[in-house]
Amino acid sequence: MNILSENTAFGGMQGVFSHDSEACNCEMTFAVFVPPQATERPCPVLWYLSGLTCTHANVMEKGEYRRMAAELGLIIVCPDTSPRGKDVPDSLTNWQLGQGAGFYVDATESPYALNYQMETYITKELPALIAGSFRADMDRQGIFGHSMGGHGAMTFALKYPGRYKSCSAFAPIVSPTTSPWAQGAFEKYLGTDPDVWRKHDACALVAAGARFPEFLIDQGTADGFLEEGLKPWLFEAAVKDTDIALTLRMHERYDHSYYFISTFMDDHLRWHAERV
Ligand SMILES: N[C@@H](CCC(=O)N[C@@H](CSC=O)C(=O)NCC(=O)O)C(=O)O
Repeated sequence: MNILSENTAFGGMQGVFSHDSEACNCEMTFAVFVPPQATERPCPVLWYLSGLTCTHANVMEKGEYRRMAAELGLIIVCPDTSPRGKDVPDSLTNWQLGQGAGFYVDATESPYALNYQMETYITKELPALIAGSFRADMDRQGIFGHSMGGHGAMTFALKYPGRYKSCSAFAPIVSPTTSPWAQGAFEKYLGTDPDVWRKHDACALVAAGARFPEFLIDQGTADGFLEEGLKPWLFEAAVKDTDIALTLRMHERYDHSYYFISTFMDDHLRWHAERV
């Protein structure tokens, strides 16, 4: 693991690191905030999965999580959203496919399968690296994310029972199989079998019996992507009549940006701290 930067913040450390990823067959970059409590004891780990077009840096620079994470003693891990590099397949015309748009799935289709193994990367390879490199309590993990990253967080919570103790999302893509935002990438990464797609769709996973105790979702009503790509009411319908608890908060005037995310970041960190 290479240290790209380390800066003291709120008594802890905000770092950016890179490593050769076996899963993604390329060098991957990620950010980690380590709170001051880690000098005394292992700390819970909160995974933040970013949205389309993001790297590790968007939330690190605009998410405003450090003050509260330091207060609550949370390690915050912010991975990249896809494999990167000149040899990694990309799309020059579609921002919802290729680099910056990994959708947190393991691609099976050529030419993407060689590098686009984001599910394995986030759920296996990177946790092992974090466990070995930081004072992390891996028995106390939570996961959250934004938009495409909200989809990643919710599907991982549902697919890996017992792994995460808490899950929340900002403006998540709750039904990628029916969202024009995700369909193009799903076809390129996963092929055309709808049964395969449904394994990466929070609504479809719940319909198939997957369970997670409770979700927090924040959504802005002025989000330009609300009707087209997000539709949180589909998840509300999916969990109705199940034992899954959903707190869905609609916020007047908020859009899809990091101004929205940073406004509610403290709430999400407290939500996780109470559950991990
Ligand atoms: N390029 C797009 C807008 C892309 C965008 O809004 N990306 C969001 C995530 S969208 C869902 O996954 C984001 O987080 N952007 C980074 C940021 O720092 O705001 C367009 O032109 O419409």
